[in-house]
Amino acid sequence: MNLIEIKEGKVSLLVPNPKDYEKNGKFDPSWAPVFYNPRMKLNRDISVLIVSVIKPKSIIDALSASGIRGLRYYIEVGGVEKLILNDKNPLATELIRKNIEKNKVEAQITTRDANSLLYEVKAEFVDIDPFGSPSPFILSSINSVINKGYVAFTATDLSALECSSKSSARRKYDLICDKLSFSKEAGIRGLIAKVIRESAILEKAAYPVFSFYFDYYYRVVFRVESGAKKADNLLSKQGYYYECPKCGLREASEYLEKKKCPKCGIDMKKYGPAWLGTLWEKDFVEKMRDKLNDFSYLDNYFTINKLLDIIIKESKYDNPYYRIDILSSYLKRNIPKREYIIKCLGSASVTHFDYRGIKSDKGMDEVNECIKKLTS
Ligand SMILES: C[S@@+](CC[C@H](N)C(=O)[O-])C[C@H]1O[C@@H](n2cnc3c(N)ncnc32)[C@H](O)[C@@H]1O
Ligand SMILES: [Zn+2]
Repeated sequence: MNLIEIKEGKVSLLVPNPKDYEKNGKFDPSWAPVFYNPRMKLNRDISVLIVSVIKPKSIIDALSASGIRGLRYYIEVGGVEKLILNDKNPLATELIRKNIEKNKVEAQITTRDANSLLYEVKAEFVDIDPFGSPSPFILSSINSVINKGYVAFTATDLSALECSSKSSARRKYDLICDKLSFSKEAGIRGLIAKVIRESAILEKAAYPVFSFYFDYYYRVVFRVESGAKKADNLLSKQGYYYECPKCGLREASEYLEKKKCPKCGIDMKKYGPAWLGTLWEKDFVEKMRDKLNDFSYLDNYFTINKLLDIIIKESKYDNPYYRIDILSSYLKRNIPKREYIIKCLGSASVTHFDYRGIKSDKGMDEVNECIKKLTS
């Protein structure tokens, strides 16, 4: 394997030379013998920030590939006493060995199936960054995290989570669903609900502390606490969203029902089981905000700053976002600017999920009134 050296954050990393694996001038990171995707840099940058808030003494990077995540946590956050970098691909662990030597990092390297490893070792922070769905690794990672420790999942299978593919939504996440106008937020809530149910099996409660959508993936971080009662409490905050495909009216309910729109009388679309609670723990996000100053060297510093700004604003609202363009089209009106709608509603904000959306604690009728007022 021909290697090239790249720099990410404060780590110098050897990765396979993309030139060697190009097909017709194109390159996909999955074509190389060891995976490294520069498009995931923002995911890793934010994860470094998150780990700096958690300050874990032990970390398992269970699907490590080049070792980049674990290396960055060790070097850029510090205070890590036990670092396990694992990948079932022996070419990956051979490369990880080179990369830890290069960066003078002390780590245990294992070439194991992540699931069997995670039933044998424990850590304060467990990172699951798979190809596609994290579902096959949820139970084992929750098992592996110590009480009050944290686990983070990446999911790139948005077609399942957003319910573009109903059958994979059902298979991977137990979802009975249709694609809703706020599918980007529904998807992350479907993933969170799945993690909460899997944790409940182990009598653990997985509290979502930070979630975001970017580019083509979700990243969700949970604090995991032991206790059957706590797990029951979280389970009771799952439910189903309903949305009318004609007027946009939405409802949420604990149960799966065949609902008709009270205005139009037609079948409503549905999505669930989904987490209906908050996506962000206020305290956690504020700590991220404070810590960000330590990471002004990151290429994505300004993007993260902006993302956190928006998330702090939208975290006041648990209701899924409204698509202003879609509601305007139902009303046969022009699309008013988001800022004007937000001002008109009084309590509302932009959302990072969709530049066409707004979040608010107001009902659809009030949003519609504002659209009408602004386009009359
Ligand atoms: C998306 S890549 C990880 C990327 C890496 N975390 C990063 O940020 O660059 C997923 C990795 O998981 C490994 N993998 C897939 N299934 C696995 C399993 N069951 N046990 C251990 N490793 C596995 C693959 O070999 C691959 O290297
Ligand atoms: Zn309707």
